Amino acid sequence: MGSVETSSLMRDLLKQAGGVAVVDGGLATELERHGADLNDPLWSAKCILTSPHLIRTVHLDYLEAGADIIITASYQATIQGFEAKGFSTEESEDLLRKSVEIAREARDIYYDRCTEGSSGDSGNGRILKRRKILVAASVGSYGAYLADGSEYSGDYGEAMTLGTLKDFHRRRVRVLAEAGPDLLAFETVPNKLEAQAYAELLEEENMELPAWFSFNSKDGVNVVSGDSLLECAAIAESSKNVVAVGINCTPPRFIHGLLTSITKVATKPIIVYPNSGESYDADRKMWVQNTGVSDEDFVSYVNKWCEVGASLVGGCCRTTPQTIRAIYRTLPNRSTTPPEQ
Ligand code: MET
Ligand SMILES: [Zn+2]
Repeated sequence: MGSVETSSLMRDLLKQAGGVAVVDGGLATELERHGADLNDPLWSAKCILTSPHLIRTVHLDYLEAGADIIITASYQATIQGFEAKGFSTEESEDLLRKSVEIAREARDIYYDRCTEGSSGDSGNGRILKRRKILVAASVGSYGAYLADGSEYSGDYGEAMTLGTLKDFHRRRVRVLAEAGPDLLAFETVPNKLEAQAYAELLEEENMELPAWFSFNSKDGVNVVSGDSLLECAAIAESSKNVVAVGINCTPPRFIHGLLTSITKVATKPIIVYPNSGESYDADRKMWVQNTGVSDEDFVSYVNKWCEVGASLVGGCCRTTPQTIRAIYRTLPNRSTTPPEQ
């Protein structure tokens, strides 16, 4: 697949969606809402071991809420993390692959439901509409693997190098890519060094799979480490694999400003999937309220974000299928489009 075909993946998706595609919502926090205990260094990836059926259910819930893209449970799944739990390298790689298989299975089941059930928006609010659905294999940062909240500080210490980050991610990215997702989702990227590592890795490995780079911010100006968002977005912009660049797991109140800033350097589609506006307290291992906005407030911003350039919109931590359904409904081209069968 060359770069031409790579970019057509996104172009076709956006065209089908009427200009704006819907990304799913929080996976980990939704698994917790269903009773999973994620207090573990593997976080949501623990469910790949303990409750794959639950991951599949959550993927299906998001598809039925209108998501065009589902993100796998591999955010905090790493070979190193599984090995630390006593798994062999081979078993660890199988677990990575499994995260992609679960999402692909969910998509197949969803398509079956579209065929069996009534089409379009069925009585109980489920959206059963056959459409192109993409499986994005999540790659969380090195900080996510550390499981100490450093994906929200972006501080890996002075000693961290580009080479170490590339080596950390190399095999993991390759295994995920070969498991058959439609694209790779480099999410919650906390600093410039890691963005650079991902870009070089994709290049060095001659990776043919498309990818998105999504950064997080806690001040509405820079990425969480304090590195320049413009410099980070420029790295994404110049990588030939990258088909979308944007922001995730960031409070909704910062999104408008951040998007405006990204449009200065990005010509590629812009993706945004904020969290609910609460913030994560790494010491207490819990989400705490600050100026959280309700689902309703969050969704009322969506069309404004699209006006300033977002073309893929969803939710991150603490958002639910309800949030995603509301996003789908608020997009003018979605709620009114007759079901395609
Ligand atoms: N895709 C991941 C999830 O929803 C992103 C987490 S951001 C800390 O679980
Ligand atoms: Zn998040």
